[in-house]
Amino acid sequence: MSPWFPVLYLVSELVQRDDNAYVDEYFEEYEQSPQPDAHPFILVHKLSPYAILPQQKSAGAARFDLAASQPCTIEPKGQGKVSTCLIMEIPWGSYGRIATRSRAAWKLGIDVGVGVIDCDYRGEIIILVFNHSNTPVTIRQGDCIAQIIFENILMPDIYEVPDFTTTTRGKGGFRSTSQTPAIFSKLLPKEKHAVSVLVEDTLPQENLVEVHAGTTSPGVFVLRSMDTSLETFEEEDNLLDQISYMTSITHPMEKVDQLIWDYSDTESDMEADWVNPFATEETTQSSQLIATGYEIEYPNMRRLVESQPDQ
Ligand SMILES: O=c1ccn([C@H]2C[C@H](O)[C@@H](COP(=O)(O)OP(=O)(O)OP(=O)(O)O)O2)c(=O)[nH]1
Repeated sequence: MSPWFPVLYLVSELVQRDDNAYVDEYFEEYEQSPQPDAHPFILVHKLSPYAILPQQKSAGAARFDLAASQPCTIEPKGQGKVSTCLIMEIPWGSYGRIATRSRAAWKLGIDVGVGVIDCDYRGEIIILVFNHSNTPVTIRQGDCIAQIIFENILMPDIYEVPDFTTTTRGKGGFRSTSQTPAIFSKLLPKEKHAVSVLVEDTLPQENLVEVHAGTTSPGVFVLRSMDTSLETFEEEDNLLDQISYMTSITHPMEKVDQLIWDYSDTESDMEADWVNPFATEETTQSSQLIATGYEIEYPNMRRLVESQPDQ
């Protein structure tokens, strides 16, 4: 046997134990339940013996019938909440949509409203019923007055964008040419951008920023200075801290000898918090562009850039 065998075995054990440490309660429960990859399932809990499990009346039916667990009457042109006494645990990434049954709509003149059952909802499922007829509608216990359809959904990240990609169908009627920098119209929502920070002790010359931007790789933004954004991004403090940190590790202090961050004439505590790791009091250089090695997703980048004056 190889003399390394016991060592390898030990490492393997440690990794395994480490993995287990990260399994939280939810996943333990999840793994104990029926196979997640197998046929989908809905866990249903009855709050009353009068509750009736959702029933699929034929193998190909999209719907499962939902029954009232208690009798009730809906007044003409009125609305009512019909109790099902059911709680459902719907799989993550899907939801239940309660819909009207055509028979109930046609025969009784009732309609079901709202009907979105979230997968994280653990309350009783209620059927909101509207009576469009001119006579009272009596619902008996056990009447299947609605249906529920389980549907997969997207759970996307939402990004606000100033413009969209063009399509053959679209007419471009929603394009905005407001003060938005032209670069934004070319960005994809998830695109990330390298950040360069222009550190300076005075306001830059108008063309200085453009010159610097032009010499950096495409997509690199130049923040005119960090101090202006600090005022408007209170909630983004940690983002700016991260940029500051990334700047410090991208450019160790000894390699940069001519740089100033002069916040001596400002009153803001927040600005004073931002410590430029390269500042030297002896130097007379007024500004320097630093590639931070930090990437920002489009929405944050947009907000940061738009917070700069004279963009
Ligand atoms: O016809 C319905 C509609 C909703 N619900 C339950 C399930 C759903 O997950 C929850 C919340 O519904 P919704 O999001 O439509 O209500 P809301 O008024 O937006 O309240 P909330 O802020 O709690 O989401 O209420 C029903 O039982 N029946």
